[in-house]
Amino acid sequence: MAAMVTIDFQNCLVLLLLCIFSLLCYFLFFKKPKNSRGYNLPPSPPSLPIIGHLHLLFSTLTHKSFQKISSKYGPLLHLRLFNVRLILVSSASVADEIFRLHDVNVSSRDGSSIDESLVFGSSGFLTAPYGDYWKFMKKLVATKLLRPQAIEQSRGVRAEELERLYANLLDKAKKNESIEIGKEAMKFTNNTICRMSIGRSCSEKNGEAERLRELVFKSFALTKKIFIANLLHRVFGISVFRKEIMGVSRECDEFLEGILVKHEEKPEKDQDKDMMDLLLETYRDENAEYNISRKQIKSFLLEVFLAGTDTSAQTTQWTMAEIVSNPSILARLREEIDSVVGKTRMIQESDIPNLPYLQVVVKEGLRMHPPAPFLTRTFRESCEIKGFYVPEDTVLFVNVYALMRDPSTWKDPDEFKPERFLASSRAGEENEVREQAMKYLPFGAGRRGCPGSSLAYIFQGTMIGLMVQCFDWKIEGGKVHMEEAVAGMNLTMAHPPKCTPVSRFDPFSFNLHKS
Ligand code: HEM
Repeated sequence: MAAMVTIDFQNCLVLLLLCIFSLLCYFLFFKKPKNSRGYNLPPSPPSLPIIGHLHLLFSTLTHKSFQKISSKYGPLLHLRLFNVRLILVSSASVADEIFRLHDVNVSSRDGSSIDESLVFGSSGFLTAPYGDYWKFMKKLVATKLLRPQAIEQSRGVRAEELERLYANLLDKAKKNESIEIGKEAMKFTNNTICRMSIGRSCSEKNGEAERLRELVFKSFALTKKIFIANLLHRVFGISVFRKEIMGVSRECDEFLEGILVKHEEKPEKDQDKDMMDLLLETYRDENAEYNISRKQIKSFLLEVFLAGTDTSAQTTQWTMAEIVSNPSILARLREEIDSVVGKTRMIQESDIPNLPYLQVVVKEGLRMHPPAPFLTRTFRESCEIKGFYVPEDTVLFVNVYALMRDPSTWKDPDEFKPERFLASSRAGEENEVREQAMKYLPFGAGRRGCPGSSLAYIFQGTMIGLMVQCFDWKIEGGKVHMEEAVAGMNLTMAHPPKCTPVSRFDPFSFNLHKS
């Protein structure tokens, strides 16, 4: 009898567990959200049971696997990751409709699974939903932090850092040593943004700048894990990688708090204010429209590094790889720089407006190799796109990589042809012009588009200009391999070329002779 009772109990337990598991599966994977029943969702390619299209997301080159399914099934697709809905967009025409008619609706990004983290947590600007905090900060960025006058004021800092980059390359040239262009470019962008944002409290001498670089790398390395953590949190309500994410968050917090305290102890006068000074002014201003917190200041500064350093460095590396692989482009670029800048001084940022070919080379580099291959947003409300129903809370992925290589809008999309941007745009209908703008989105689109694009163009124009003007480049193995890889969420080179600079012209020796 006792044995029978035990067996019954075991059976009941198994049955109960099976019921719970089935219910869980039903709610997670098969139950359709109420508001999408009977509506015409965009087409969906074949998917796997339970996980849906998750396997595509975790392929090594997600932008490529998404590009492939879009070219097969269409530029507006509906995918499923467990029970999370995702809309995948790969054409200018669909992007145009979204950003023209639904920009506010898609002006939020998905929240974080670990709110308290300084790295992509809820205190961030990048991760902030479209609401009071984001609007306040956007205004501050546009009117103070990255407005043209603020960028102009820090021109001296960038000129010094450009000279430092030149001196570094010259040193390598003299020693006949090879470098990775991306790494040298990263030193330049990191030092420059460091000086522009927290300059007077972050010194190279006591290792603070190096420590900051380290923290930025650690935060970068977390981006894919944070994405997975957010997805699992959304599907199962669980938090993964918490310990690791919070560890890096605490390190960043400690470091930036130290910088913040230094700024508070010695407030700067009107001259030489950096971003931290301006943010602290807002923090202390009792009449400010929004009371930002210390944590929001620290998150914002970290995000400026995350958004602005590696992106510019990666594109510089890709574009230089294209230039050295295309001798006719290199020759034309050099000819332009030599004739406009001359042979007595180094290129500077005020030259860029007079160097149209350099500008289009930079543009073409960004078209073919956008460091951020996806724009990721969330539809806050349900809406209709191209006649299809999109339920609220759907994730939006715009595959800008695919969009900027779409053969229906770009001629020879896989070829590096800067000249394509020199051809004067065909005069056409208003709609066509607007859609044309949507076919080039390396900096995103709409309200949430990148606020650092002008600075990014300056970084790339000056770095590439300098490397072409002052050096020839010897490539290890004689050939550049253009295979792609993804680091964090950024598109990088799988085999960054090792190249040795060979001094072509030394602007400073000329100045020395003159004086
Ligand atoms: C080649 C360089 C760069 C590229 C390709 C790039 C690209 C992007 C992209 C694609 C986005 C998302 C836009 C969207 O969702 O529509 C973005 C956002 C952002 N970028 Fe950049 N960026 C670059 C450089 C910079 C620089 C230099 C800074 C600042 C110093 C910066 C600051 C930001 C910020 C703060 C955001 C978040 C905007 C928001 O959420 O409202 N970026 N960037």
